[in-house]
Amino acid sequence: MTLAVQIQQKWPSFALDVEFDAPPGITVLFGRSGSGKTSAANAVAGLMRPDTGRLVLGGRILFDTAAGISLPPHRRRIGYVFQDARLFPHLTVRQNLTYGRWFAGRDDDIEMDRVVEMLGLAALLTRRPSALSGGEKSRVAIGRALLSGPDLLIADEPLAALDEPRKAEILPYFEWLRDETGLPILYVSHSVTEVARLATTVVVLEAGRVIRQGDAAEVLGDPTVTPTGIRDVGALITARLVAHHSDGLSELDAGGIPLILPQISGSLGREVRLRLPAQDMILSRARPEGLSALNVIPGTIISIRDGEGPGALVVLETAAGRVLSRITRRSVAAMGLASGMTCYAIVKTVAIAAPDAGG
Ligand SMILES: Nc1ncnc2c1ncn2[C@@H]1O[C@H](COP(=O)(O)OP(=O)(O)OP(=O)(O)O)[C@@H](O)[C@H]1O
Repeated sequence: MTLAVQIQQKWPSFALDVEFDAPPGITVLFGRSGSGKTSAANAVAGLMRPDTGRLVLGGRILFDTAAGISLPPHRRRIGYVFQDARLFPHLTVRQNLTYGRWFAGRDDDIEMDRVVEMLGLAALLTRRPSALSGGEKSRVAIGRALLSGPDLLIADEPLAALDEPRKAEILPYFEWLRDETGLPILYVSHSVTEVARLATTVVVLEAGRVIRQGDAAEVLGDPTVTPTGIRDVGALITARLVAHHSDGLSELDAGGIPLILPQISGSLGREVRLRLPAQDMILSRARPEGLSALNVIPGTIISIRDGEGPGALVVLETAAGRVLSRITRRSVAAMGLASGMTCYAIVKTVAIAAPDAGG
């Protein structure tokens, strides 16, 4: 099932004009605050009615101004997970969960037991929302949305109200939704960590327009796309977990290149997505020796892009995938870097933070 979106909306101070597809998996609407992400998500959900446009979900027309069609929100079969969970305070967790099912008038697609088990809600069913942590509320909100038997899930900054440990607790549930449910999920975020962990597809919004859309690794590896600023630039690579070492480190294989990380969970053989922040990648023209950093990735320079300030972004093609390094223009000149040159990208083990390593 795929969602096809085409929306135009003009307000006095802002115009939204977007066109994108959200296939199964997580499509992250990514952009800085005020770029139009929530407006686009609300238009899909039917919470905002755009001036013109067309929304088609798996062949079903939800909205089409030319044809005069606009389904009300409850007939669109969309589950919505809000930033602040929005559970009913007077209902127990079980009642909150079954409400989603009851409201949609269906109890077939995904059974209660499976959702309760996958989201770890069994011990919480009799509690009211006031007795839940932020992370637990989020899990209930995800469960309620799922149990409405939706054809699409929308999650609008679902982690924004949570602290870092709670975010880390919820991220794997979205990975599960992405990998196991087959639903298209429209996920609004301005966090590059969430994009790297979760996105199958990224739709980058800037000032109400889509400036880039595509596969997550492709978009994050494009040095011309920096919607949330240069500090967030970093490539996304995929590696396989090959060993857990006794000194607290894990070893991965990225296209034949060994990478050492602080211990990550999971069984050997599993695939791990890694974000390599450009600002943490050091470059060397010769293979370094006698260095404390454990990860050395050989590659070929394919482009060097000068920034507005003193920095430059160097893009390397490597066996592990595309890698970006942000260094000074002074270093580019001093090292005589140029396209086509062989180079070694070096990253400290501890620079790859746990939230950046996902399954
Ligand atoms: N009903 C409305 N009337 C007028 N302007 C609106 C309306 N709704 C949204 N806007 C404007 O549209 C722009 C985009 O807002 P939107 O909330 O979609 O952005 P966003 O990318 O989701 O931002 P954030 O991450 O801060 O939520 C903003 O400038 C906002 O003021």
